[in-house]
Amino acid sequence: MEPGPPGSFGPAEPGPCLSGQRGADHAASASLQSAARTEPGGHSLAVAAVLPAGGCGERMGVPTPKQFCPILERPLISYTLQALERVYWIKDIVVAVTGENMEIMKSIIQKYQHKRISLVEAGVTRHRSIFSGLKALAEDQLNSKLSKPEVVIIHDAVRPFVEEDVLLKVVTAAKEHGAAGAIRPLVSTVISPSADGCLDHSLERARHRASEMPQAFLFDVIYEAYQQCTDYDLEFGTECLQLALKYCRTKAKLVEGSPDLWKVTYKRDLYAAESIIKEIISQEICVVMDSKEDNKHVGHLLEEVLKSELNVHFLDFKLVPPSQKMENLMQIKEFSKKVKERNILLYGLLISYPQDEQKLQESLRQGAIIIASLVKERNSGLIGQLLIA
Ligand SMILES: Nc1ccn([C@@H]2O[C@H](COP(=O)(O)OP(=O)(O)OP(=O)(O)O)[C@@H](O)[C@H]2O)c(=O)n1
Ligand SMILES: O=P(O)(O)OC[C@@H](O)[C@@H](O)[C@@H](O)CO
Repeated sequence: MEPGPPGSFGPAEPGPCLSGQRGADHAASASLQSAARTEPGGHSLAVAAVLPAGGCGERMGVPTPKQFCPILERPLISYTLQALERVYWIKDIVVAVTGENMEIMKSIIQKYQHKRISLVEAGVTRHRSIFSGLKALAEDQLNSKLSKPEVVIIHDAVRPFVEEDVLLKVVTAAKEHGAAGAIRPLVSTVISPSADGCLDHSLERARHRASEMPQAFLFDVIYEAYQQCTDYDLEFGTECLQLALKYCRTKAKLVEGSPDLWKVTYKRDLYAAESIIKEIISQEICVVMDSKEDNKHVGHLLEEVLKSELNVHFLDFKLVPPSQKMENLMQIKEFSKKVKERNILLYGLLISYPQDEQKLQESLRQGAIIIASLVKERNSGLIGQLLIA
């Protein structure tokens, strides 16, 4: 079984490939795209993205900075890059990483064939890392190889579940208002403590929102704001929208974001991200059946039973000529080691299909249960093994 058969989205890169736009209406997206990117006179809007990825992930509580922590054996940041690369109208993606992680980042770009990526040195705070990314895009910098965009997206590298529709909304809004940011309803009430550690007052939750990412700005607005802001802002600030307001009197347009925009901060977030990614990739599987041509209906019966197990959006059957000898099956073992390098997990499954219809249904149901658990768990310990339903 292979994740990501035809129908997945984005460049053919190794490893779990998250399918394309989830939930966004393609027609709406197309009309948004044309509105967001064409100007009077028809030239398209130049859009770039800055991804701060220079943190150490202290709250994650592991030695590896969280942006490089593996999810299904693929670094978290690679999923975020994949999500942004899927958006063809973002022409440059500038990633800010620390000098010590530069080589790791380059190897990730190479292994997962990421495109349109430029790397800059991160700063000691998130704002300084973002500023470093903006400088790389500003044309007033000596070593700038990138052209200045009209609109720049700022998005945390540890927010992998970002879809084109919200990117389009913040870019469209930033074009009109100068700045825009995704927001979400508060889950907990915000309170203000007094100096003696007691409650001073609480904010009315319904009237407040959590500021999330992505955010977008007219490049000149946010670049000017960063150039003017104080060291205190750069050291302790956490909100880019506030910089645009404070230094450029630009009131950001707030855009309701989807629940998936959350930031991976604590270890629990990594487990949650892994479950979401497993759910995404388990909606698209490919079953290669070693079945004689005249037993095609067995494949369709298995497809029906599988759909009840996996809530499958897409199922692609490959019927291959029957394998002659047991050693052909042994080839699965060798082949599975090869494809594992591309983070594709291959398992063998023998399903007997007796003439008796009831027994046939039973073995197909057993087969579907095994396939469903292999896809959901992606247990790499079973690759190349032959399971029997
Ligand atoms: N000096 C820094 C600090 C943070 N970030 C980035 O800003 C994003 C959001 O910041 P946060 O979640 O706070 O990341 P960390 O600072 O790594 O986390 P922690 O505060 O737990 O150390 C992350 O992609 C992080 O890599 C950055 O580019 N440069
Ligand atoms: O403060 P942290 O570095 O954990 O994360 C940054 C977040 O504050 C930021 O991404 C959003 O709140 C939007 O500004």
